Amino acid sequence: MAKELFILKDLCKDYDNNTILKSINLDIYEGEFLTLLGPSGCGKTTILRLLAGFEEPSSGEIILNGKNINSLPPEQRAINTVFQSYALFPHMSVFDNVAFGLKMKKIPKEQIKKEVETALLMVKLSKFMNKKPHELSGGQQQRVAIARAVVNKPLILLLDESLSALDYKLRKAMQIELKMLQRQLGITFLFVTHDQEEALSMSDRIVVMNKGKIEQIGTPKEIYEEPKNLFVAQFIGQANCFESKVLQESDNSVSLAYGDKTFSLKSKKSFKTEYCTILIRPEDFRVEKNLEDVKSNNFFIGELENIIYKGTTIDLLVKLEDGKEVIASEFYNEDSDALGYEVGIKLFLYWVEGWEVLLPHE
Ligand SMILES: Nc1ncnc2c1ncn2[C@@H]1O[C@H](COP(=O)(O)OP(=O)(O)OP(=O)(O)O)[C@@H](O)[C@H]1O
Repeated sequence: MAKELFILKDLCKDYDNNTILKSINLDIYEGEFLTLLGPSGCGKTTILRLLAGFEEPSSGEIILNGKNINSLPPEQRAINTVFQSYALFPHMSVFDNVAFGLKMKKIPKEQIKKEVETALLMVKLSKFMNKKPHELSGGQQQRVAIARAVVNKPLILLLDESLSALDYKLRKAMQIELKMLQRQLGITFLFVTHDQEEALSMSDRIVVMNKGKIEQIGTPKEIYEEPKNLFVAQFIGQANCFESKVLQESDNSVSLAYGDKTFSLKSKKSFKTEYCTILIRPEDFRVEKNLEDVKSNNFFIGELENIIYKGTTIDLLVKLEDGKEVIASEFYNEDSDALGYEVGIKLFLYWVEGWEVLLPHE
């Protein structure tokens, strides 16, 4: 069982009467890659600043290894931050950038040399130790920033949008590298991003935030496959949403009306509400041209409006009989080519029962 390193308890932060964080409750485990994900302005950076000690909470507690550290100064927290701009010293070599913190601590020269060399070896930059930051690529500069942080042996590394300045290809490569580095170092990483794909591919757990509150905490799979509410469902990936009326429910099934259609679905949720959203991811729709090929009673009929080619997949934009537009996504291969999708044709969309997510309205 993972041990908590930090516990954030009812953490609140106000700036000039504006509530920025509302009662944040979050455990951060030792050695995990945890990501704060949410739209711009939802309070992600504020959480990092509180953890690092640059700000004090308005109320609530930050507990580190069992002790309240609300007022502990930043330099006593064993927390390091890697900022988006990396904040490297431009006039110093890679070696001196990494050595800086250790020199400030007056550690003996020989030990500094050993530790910096180990850190640079880890981030595969040994060959570059005498270069200046401007002679390095964005990805290499990021690795210097990480080496500079890990050489201090922090309990946690805070990474604020640290990949967003890189181009797409380098960002993808750095995502894998950063994740591998985290595994190898065994240090807890708290990563901030508003890029859902980045969060899904890198994290052990994701904290989805909105307007200063936590909407859901879970593994990438849980967040994607079992979103707790519409905000999470729509923020992470695409989602087709059908507002339905709850007709009847029993212990393990529910019958829902969407327009003139009635869907009977298995569900262990208890519906105390009148309405419920049926959520179907684009890739969970099966698309057929003929009714006899539809393998479920739960289906929609629509007209193909647009085909968007995406390389490995194609998105089919379908207008349903009631005018609602939905997206079904299919792998692009010779078979789908052979199906001969053409704008204007009639399509049947069904889904495998159980793949839908039911979100009762609160
Ligand atoms: N020092 C401050 N004084 C007043 N308001 C602030 C201060 N710092 C942040 N805020 C406000 O707090 C809110 C949350 O900011 P924060 O930087 O934590 O968001 P974020 O989720 O990290 O956003 P982004 O993804 O854009 O960086 C914003 O509305 C911001 O304007």
